Amino acid sequence: MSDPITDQRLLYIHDQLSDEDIQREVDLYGPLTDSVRQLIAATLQTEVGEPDVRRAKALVEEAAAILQERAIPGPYGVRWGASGWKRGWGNAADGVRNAVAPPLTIQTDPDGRTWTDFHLGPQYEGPAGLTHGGVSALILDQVLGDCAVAAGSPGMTGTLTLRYRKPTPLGDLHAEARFDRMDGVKAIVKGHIADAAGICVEAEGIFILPRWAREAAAASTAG
Ligand SMILES: CCCCC/C=C\C/C=C\C/C=C\C/C=C\CCCC(=O)SCCNC(=O)CCNC(=O)[C@H](O)C(C)(C)COP(=O)(O)OP(=O)(O)OC[C@H]1O[C@@H](n2cnc3c(N)ncnc32)[C@H](O)[C@@H]1OP(=O)(O)O
Repeated sequence: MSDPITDQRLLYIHDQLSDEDIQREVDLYGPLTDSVRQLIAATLQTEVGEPDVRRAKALVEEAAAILQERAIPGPYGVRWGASGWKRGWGNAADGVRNAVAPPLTIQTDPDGRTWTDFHLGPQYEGPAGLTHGGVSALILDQVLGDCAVAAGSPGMTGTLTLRYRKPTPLGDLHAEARFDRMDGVKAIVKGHIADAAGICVEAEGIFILPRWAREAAAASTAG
């Protein structure tokens, strides 16, 4: 019987790929992902006639069949190359190979502030013309989580608390996070999403390295 912790650990993969090979993959798959992203928006916005919709559907199915000819059977996982270049390319918020991701390009300043300027298209709509609240949660989970990583305290999200202060428009937005404090094994991070007029959503996250990873880290330092 499969064990969820073992299954999860097996998806953290050190494959020793060189930086050159990883860059080649970025250059190959990045544009494919962008094209699929365009397709998602076009599927939502198109007003062409029925024959064109049917023709587009057949072409999309043909493209899917080409890609499925050789494919991994499940999630992409998180992989590291020889230099330590990390690829969370299946990630729903910032995965290079995930067309569902807006995508986010998350940066960290030397003072630890983690931030991203990003654009949400029509496929992220919740209330009419506005960003879906769950999408805001996705983005804040990722930005706050990356901030915990940058602060040296990576972890799974234990609790994410949001306050939706004013409606979040679609379009150009900004998100940022700051490490607040440690409370035992819990890293507490705070952040927000803002539009040009100010803060729309405030967030506080508690990030906890799972017990199995804490034990593995303790065993490796005990050497
Ligand atoms: C090569 C190895 C790599 C290992 C990597 C492992 C993890 C990932 C690391 C980094 C992630 C990288 C980037 C992050 C970027 C993006 C963020 C997206 C992240 C997500 O999208 S992630 C999906 C949603 N997330 C989950 O799917 C979590 C499911 N859940 C669990 O995996 C466990 O539940 C866990 C780990 C949360 C706790 O498990 P545990 O066994 O370690 O906990 P334990 O009992 O030891 O408690 C220790 C202290 O935490 C307190 N505590 C426990 N649970 C709490 C909770 N929920 N909230 C607040 N406090 C909690 C206790 O009260 C105690 O507190 P105190 O010490 O004060 O008594």
